[in-house]
Amino acid sequence: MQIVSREEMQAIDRHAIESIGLGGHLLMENAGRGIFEHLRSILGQDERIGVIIGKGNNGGDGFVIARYLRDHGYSTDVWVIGEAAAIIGDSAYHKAAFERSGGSVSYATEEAALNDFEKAMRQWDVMIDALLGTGIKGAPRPFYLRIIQCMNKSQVPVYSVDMPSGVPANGGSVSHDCVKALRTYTLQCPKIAQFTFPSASYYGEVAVVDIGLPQASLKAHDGKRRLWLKDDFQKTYPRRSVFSHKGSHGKGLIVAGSEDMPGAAVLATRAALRAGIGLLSVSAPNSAKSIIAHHAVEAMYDPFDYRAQTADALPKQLSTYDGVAFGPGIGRAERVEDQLIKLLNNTDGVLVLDADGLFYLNQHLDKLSQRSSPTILTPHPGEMARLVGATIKDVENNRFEMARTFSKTYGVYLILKGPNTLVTAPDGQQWVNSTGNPALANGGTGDVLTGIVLAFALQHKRISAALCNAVYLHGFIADQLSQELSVQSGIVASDLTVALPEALGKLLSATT
Ligand SMILES: NC(=O)C1=CN([C@@H]2O[C@H](COP(=O)(O)OP(=O)(O)OC[C@H]3O[C@@H](n4cnc5c(N)ncnc54)[C@H](O)[C@@H]3O)[C@@H](O)[C@H]2O)[C@@H](O)CC1
Ligand SMILES: Nc1ncnc2c1ncn2[C@@H]1O[C@H](COP(=O)(O)OP(=O)(O)O)[C@@H](O)[C@H]1O
Ligand SMILES: [K+]
Repeated sequence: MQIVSREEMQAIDRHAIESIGLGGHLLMENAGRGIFEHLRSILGQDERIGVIIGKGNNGGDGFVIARYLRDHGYSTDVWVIGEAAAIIGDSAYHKAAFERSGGSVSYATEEAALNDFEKAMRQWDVMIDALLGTGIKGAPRPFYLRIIQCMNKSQVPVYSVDMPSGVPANGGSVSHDCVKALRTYTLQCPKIAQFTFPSASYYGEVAVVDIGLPQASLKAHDGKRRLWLKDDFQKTYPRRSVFSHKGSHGKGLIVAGSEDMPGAAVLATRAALRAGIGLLSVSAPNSAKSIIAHHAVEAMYDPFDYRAQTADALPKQLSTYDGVAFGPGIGRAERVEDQLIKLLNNTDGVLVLDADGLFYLNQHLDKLSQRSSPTILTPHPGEMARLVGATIKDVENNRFEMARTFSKTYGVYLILKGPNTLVTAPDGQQWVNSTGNPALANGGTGDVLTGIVLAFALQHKRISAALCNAVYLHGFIADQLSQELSVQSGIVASDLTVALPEALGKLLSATT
């Protein structure tokens, strides 16, 4: 499913209208009708519904919804925020249809009308927010802002049309009030704002409503961002041949753990094994080795002298591995920088850099572009901020652009973690993950992801599919566990490794 910017959405609409020849009012009818079909399955017949309409096309969708609600016997109270004369074009077409069907409209044009508006609001059980959609420019104007504040204060559940009003479609920083929706009905394509912070926090639950925009229009303005879904996982997850052997599923090395953090190595190791890697070796200091060996008896050990202060502190035969993951729990001793340089210069296979393995990377970014085999970075927003010399807030506000620029500049695969983890390929193509929940917000879950990433990268045909599937499965395990246990806390990273095979089985057998 395509994720769009404001400009792309507008261009897609224009293409459908001008190049394909679909009327704008037809698309508006589809939008309103589609949202009504969702609403009728959740609204009680005795509920009083307020429909708040702005002067653009988002408001036009509101008129269509109001017409269907009235026709189906719902008590509906329609308020336009602005003058009647401001309703033009397709919206005026549907306003007329609503009125000719027997509906009536109230107008709130200025501060003086606020009292009447608020009085009306007190009668409502539910609100439909059709005030502003993708067309918003800057912060809502003062009177719209007052309306938004009234809506939020009222505590009445709000269902937003396309976007919670006030939220800019491209996300970014939001310093004004926006409608806090209980649910948002996104029209056809999710907008970037649904996946950046703080804009995402206004959406509530999200349902996507198909309004019949043609594939040709969507393709003509493809920003190369997609939501990765269960169906994508099922289509791309590699099935094993009956003739396969351990050598067919990748030979990997995990360089992880330290005296103080042996657990990180255990988690990454167990995750890689559970994620199906064919052969796995671990390099860790002797002090951590016995702990790792105790928890992951299947792994082998590739020893090296961890006390060495130079790049020699790595196994000699790096080229014998198809892939190396470097970083979980290794600490930040000077030696780690030497190891990083050696890995960047000398590994021929896949290289996964995570956690402390990313710490010195901002000094060696030039070496990334020189690598001929895939490099995969898995930063959380704090690590990303360090890599690009920005603040965490900048990263949160601008995830898509920042990740794309970085991946293209340095030729790397980037997994920018967090809710809705974002995977970016070196050509700039992006995928947003659709699984996971705050049960993952504990130390160690990132180490598990690193293990899965390494294992999947060595087993999938395409690296991008491997990474999307790794983050999808990682989030899916957490979703399964929190559903089974009805909690989002107390699930720890090692639980994920135990639950991995069952979750994978469910994922592959479930119909989409
Ligand atoms: N053909 C189309 O373009 C379709 C558009 N649709 C709907 O139309 C929406 C986009 O419509 P529009 O482009 O008309 O935009 P909106 O309806 O989102 O808002 C634009 C209107 O709000 C005003 N406005 C802009 N910034 C403002 C601000 N900061 N404060 C107060 N008012 C402001 C503008 O003057 C304009 O009148 C979508 O979100 C979707 O709901 C759907 O009906 C499907 C078809
Ligand atoms: N609120 C959340 N919702 C969904 N996933 C989350 C959330 N918080 C964290 N995660 C996921 O949990 C993992 C945490 O990784 P990381 O921050 O590297 O932790 P650690 O280094 O302690 O293992 C990432 O995969 C991230 O996407
Ligand atoms: K809206």
